[in-house]
Amino acid sequence: MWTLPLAAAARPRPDGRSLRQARRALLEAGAPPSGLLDAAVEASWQRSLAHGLEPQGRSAGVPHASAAQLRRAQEQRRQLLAQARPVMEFVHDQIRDAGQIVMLADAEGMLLEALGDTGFADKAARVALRPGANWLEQWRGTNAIGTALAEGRPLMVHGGEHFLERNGFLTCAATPIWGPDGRLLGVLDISGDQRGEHRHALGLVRAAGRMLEHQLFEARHGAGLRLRLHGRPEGLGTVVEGLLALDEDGRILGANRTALELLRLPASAVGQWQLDAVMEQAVAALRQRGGPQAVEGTAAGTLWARLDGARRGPSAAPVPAQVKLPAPRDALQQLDSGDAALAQQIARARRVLDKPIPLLLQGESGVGKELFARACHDSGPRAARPFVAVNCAALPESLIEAELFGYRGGAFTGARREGAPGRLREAAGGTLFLDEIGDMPLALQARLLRVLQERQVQPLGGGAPVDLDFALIAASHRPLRELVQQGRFREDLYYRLNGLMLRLPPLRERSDLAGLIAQLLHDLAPGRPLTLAPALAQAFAAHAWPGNVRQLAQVLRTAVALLDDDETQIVQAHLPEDLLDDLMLQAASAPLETEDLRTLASQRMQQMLRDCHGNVSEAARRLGVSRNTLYRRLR
Ligand SMILES: Nc1ncnc2c1ncn2[C@@H]1O[C@H](COP(=O)(O)OP(=O)(O)OP(=O)(O)O)[C@@H](O)[C@H]1O
Repeated sequence: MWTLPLAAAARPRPDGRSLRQARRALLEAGAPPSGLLDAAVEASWQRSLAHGLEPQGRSAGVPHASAAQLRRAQEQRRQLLAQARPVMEFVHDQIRDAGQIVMLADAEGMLLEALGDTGFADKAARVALRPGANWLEQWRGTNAIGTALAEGRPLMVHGGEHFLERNGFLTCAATPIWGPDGRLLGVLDISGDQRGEHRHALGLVRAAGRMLEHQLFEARHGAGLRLRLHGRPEGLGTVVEGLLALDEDGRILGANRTALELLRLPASAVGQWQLDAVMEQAVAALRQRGGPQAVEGTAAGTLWARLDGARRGPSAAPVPAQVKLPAPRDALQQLDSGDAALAQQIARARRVLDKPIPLLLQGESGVGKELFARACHDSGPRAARPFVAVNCAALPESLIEAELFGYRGGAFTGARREGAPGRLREAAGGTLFLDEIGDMPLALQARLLRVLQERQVQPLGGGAPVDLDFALIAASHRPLRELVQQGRFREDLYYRLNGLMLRLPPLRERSDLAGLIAQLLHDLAPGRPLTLAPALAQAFAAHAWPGNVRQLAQVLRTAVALLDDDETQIVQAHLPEDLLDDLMLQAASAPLETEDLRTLASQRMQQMLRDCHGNVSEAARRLGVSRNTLYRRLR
């Protein structure tokens, strides 16, 4: 029978002298004496060395997010942060007296949030243990956050086990956090002064990690069918249970880490496999028997299981226009809400994800090019490595070169003393996303082309060339071919970037508006069955959406924020004035075929007339329609 794997037994820690000896042996003979170090620490020391780090060196050129970049990263991971905060507060309560801090980093090693003892936090900040800093091993050597990411398991790094000596005052325990789709989302960490008493930090962080994974799973799949699994019936319903989200046909829509381990499932099984591939019982049989029951034939032998969640009736989850949400699969699949053109582009992208073929994304502003690029990364073989986005239009021309290619300390006035590695190197092993590539100055295009062809970069100010390894995705809302014809974009670079061109359709051409709205509302308020009033759904469908999905998402975000807790329908009062005016104009000029649109337009006109104290000319002017139209509609 399966039992919960226990935390690794506390191993005796090597004392300072043995660690110094081990370090010397590593530097001189290439390996520390065997058996002295924990295997994970030893492997990490080797990696740190391979990254070119020196134990006494400083962590030079480490990326540190600006306040704006940090805000953006936090915004992109707001679901994770929202679920993580209560868990971090809980952990903080346990460690409050021990002078430690609890932190959350993303899967790319960037610290997103920290809570804890201000005395220690100040000290930690001196080694950049604070939000915005990056703690991947390649920059900081062996450390709990970077090493837990590299090893994919919970671990502790104590004092002199840190590869960089300057971090030797720390003791840190960290655990990776896995999402409901089996994807690595980040790391939870407890750090403190190594002289303190932290015997339980590893156990605490592991338990907190499970709690967080459990909450993320419930937030994503709480409204659907869930199969709970454990080796003992009493384990069902606790944070240590395995969880599978299923559809009525038994397809596995989600799985927490415990379930993946228990059933020996690869993360790629999520969204693809059927339940009968991992156990003998089918959904119908589990439902029929109800309650906790023994299930046979799993990789862990006999397990206890309980099926929760009602069969979905037609009224269980009202979504606009009664659209059925697509079953969540991987990130690319989640972008498919039913439009045939978009689905085709997703299918084409998927074919080249594991090949060295650069993608070029074209499409109007706000259609979701960056989101698409990120989904390609998340659904591809480089998902666990960094996704580095560079907006070529947002960087001042004088800085793009340094930002992309990096520089040595003192390479130019205003350069950081320790230099910077450059965004291309930060993308090592992952994906480089060059947004608004059409706005890149011509001179720089030549340099970029050379770098892409040689797969090597030489930082500004000299230094040895560094090999590059990343998947490349570029995007622009400008038609690059036309720019080439106009001589504003290099033809050779165009062909270098254009391994496969994908055009993402503007919202007005998409046939899946209702599905997309359902998806957005679901993401904004998981588990809350929100709908659009029918008149609005119709007006939205007729609208041109100049700002594309960005505009639609923003409108819905504001509307959801304005809803009272007991409201589930978005109505006019939740929409911004300027959008209402646009919808009204469109309704006024369209042949009013339906009652709903007519009602919407007349309500808006009457409101404006009241705002203008009955002055028809003023109301017509502000609405942008003629007096005659206004009179006619009001009649
Ligand atoms: N399918 C989608 N589901 C949820 N949100 C989406 C979707 N597509 C786009 N968005 C949202 O719309 C906004 C714009 O997306 P994104 O930045 O990817 O567009 P873009 O085409 O790269 O825009 P630009 O050309 O201006 O850089 C983002 O806030 C994104 O989260």
